[in-house]
Amino acid sequence: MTKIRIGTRGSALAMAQAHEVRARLSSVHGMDEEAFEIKVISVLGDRVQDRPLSEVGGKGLFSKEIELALSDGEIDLAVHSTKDMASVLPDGLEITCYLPREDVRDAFLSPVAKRVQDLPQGAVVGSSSLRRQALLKRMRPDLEIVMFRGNVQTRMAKLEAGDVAATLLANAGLRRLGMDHAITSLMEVDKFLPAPGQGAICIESREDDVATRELVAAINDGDTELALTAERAFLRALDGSCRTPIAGLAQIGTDAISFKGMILSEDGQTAYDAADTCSLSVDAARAMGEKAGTALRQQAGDDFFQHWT
Ligand SMILES: NCc1[nH]cc(CCC(=O)O)c1CC(=O)O
Repeated sequence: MTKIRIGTRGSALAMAQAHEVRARLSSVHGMDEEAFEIKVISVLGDRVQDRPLSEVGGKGLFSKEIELALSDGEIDLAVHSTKDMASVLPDGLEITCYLPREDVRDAFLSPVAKRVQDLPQGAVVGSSSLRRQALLKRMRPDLEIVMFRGNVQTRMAKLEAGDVAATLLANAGLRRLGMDHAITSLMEVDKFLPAPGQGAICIESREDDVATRELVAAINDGDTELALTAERAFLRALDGSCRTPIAGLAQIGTDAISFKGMILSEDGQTAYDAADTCSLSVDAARAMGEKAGTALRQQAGDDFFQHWT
């Protein structure tokens, strides 16, 4: 029997995510895990370690090579952190499944302070995320932010060596790696809005591959799909500005989706935000996200975006 080929990056987090997808698929369909083959694909975002990704530029630094393999039929499905995906997918590919979302919050890790507020004046914080950098500066303009890349293990070693006083990482990734014991505290979303897509694993497949679409639809989580539809529509409406810090989160209630989106200047001193609610439908979620993104684009004006490119 030919195996179903799952494409993924080779990082520890990506591998954990691919294994989770395989476990869920084999369990829901009563298939042997042997029916799936996990293929590791090298991506540019993993090869470049010495620069912030916003400087490497381009879209899909963590997904391009995987998407090429998918389009070429070398793999049948791709597993991604939705946060790392471009807002517009290559022709012929689509997100066909979202796994139930993990916790969306950012985690604060520091050997010297319990929370961001408790860091000493002028403390050095490591982060290469424009969003985290801007939100930190907004809370604490005195902090010095330095570039901080590499896998979670490398970052923890730098933290222990005292290179920086603190760093921030997605709680979801740390939990998936079984490293949440290293977390000092969690950043509440009202003060520190997560990145669109944070905490959600998705599966991408070919539009015309009906068999794979049906296979993965069985493990789709409807609430995560609603939230991510809103967040990705928001991102798409703001597109063309990968050097603008963007945050956005949709939350599913009993009879409505609530959304909050934000764009910031790199120093965090200027920010525009939008909030809205809509009914529990994919179309309403998409329309709401798009409207919020367009509104922020108008509020901020073109100069705000051009300034950073
Ligand atoms: N850009 C790296 C990346 N992409 C997804 C996650 C975490 C897992 C997730 O959000 O699903 C991370 C690491 C981090 O931000 O700490």
